[in-house]
Amino acid sequence: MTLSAVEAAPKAELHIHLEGSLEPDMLLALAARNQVTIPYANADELRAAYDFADLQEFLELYWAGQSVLRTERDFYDLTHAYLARAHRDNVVHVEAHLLPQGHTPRGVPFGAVLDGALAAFDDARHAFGITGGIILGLNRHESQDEALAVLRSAQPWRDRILALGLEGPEKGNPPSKFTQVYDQARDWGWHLTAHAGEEGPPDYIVEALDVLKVERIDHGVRCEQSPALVRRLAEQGVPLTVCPLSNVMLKVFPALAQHNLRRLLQAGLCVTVNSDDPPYFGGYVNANYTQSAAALGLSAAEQRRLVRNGFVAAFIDDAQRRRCLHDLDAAWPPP
Ligand code: HPA
Ligand SMILES: [Zn+2]
Repeated sequence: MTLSAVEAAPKAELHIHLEGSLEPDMLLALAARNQVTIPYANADELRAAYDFADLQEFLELYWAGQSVLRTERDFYDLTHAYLARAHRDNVVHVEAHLLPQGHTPRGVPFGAVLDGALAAFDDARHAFGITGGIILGLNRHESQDEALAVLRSAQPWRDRILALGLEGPEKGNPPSKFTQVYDQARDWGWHLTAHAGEEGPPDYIVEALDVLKVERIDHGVRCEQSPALVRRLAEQGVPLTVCPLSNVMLKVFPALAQHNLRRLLQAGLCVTVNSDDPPYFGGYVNANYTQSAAALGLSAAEQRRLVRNGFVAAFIDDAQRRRCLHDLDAAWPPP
């Protein structure tokens, strides 16, 4: 099968939750390996449950699924499987969310989560040439004190973590709840991002920018409810890590054909395309590109712009950005 230009192009993935890359087959295998009981007999039963009314319904199933992850080896295997799969989509740079608060309350050591994932990143760099790292995620429905405790636990890995992120149920949990945590991470030299404007209002995007001082916004699609905010995001070049298939599965948009990806791109925003939680939402990064392109009638130039934006938005230094953009030019020359 010949690949389309967008499928063949080198790409960055900036919004993927490692726990959300857990495929049904691996979930069942880990349940057996760790003797964790789950209420599904086989992968088909699990897949049949992937039908969500909203973010909250998804999160409940997603959190239940994570209960099979227990050991450093599990986190290695999970991360390795995702990176190998991303490599098949010609992803060359990955910035992946990882959520210790999803695991440490079950007695999983903080180090097992981090060391397992980091070792898989080290191996993927050698095996596939994939660069990137970990975005330490925080659960936004938990308290700032709990988030500060996560940061204290992360101190020994401080130099190996790329960025701080914020995820979980958005409504009622505004970014400003985490001001101190973000101040601390900024002092450590971490990059900063936060989920905002997925289900929550445009004000949450403004807070993430003005109070947490994030460099980019995860999702952010609800910015469209505020024309002033759309203009600001365009003028300031704030990237959005958009996840089209996720947005349809979680009913942020009724269908891909109604997604605002193309309008935001035409408004001059630095929109990027990502997969969020691929087995739950029905596709890895290439599927997000090709299905969006088909549903929205994206031109080749628009698709290329989205790919290019991934490298513009990545938390990489200027030399690496130049190399990535050069490699993209070579693989897919500008029109
Ligand atoms: O799309 C999401 N939103 C919030 N939290 C999440 N955790 C995994 N995916 C998501
Ligand atoms: Zn997400």
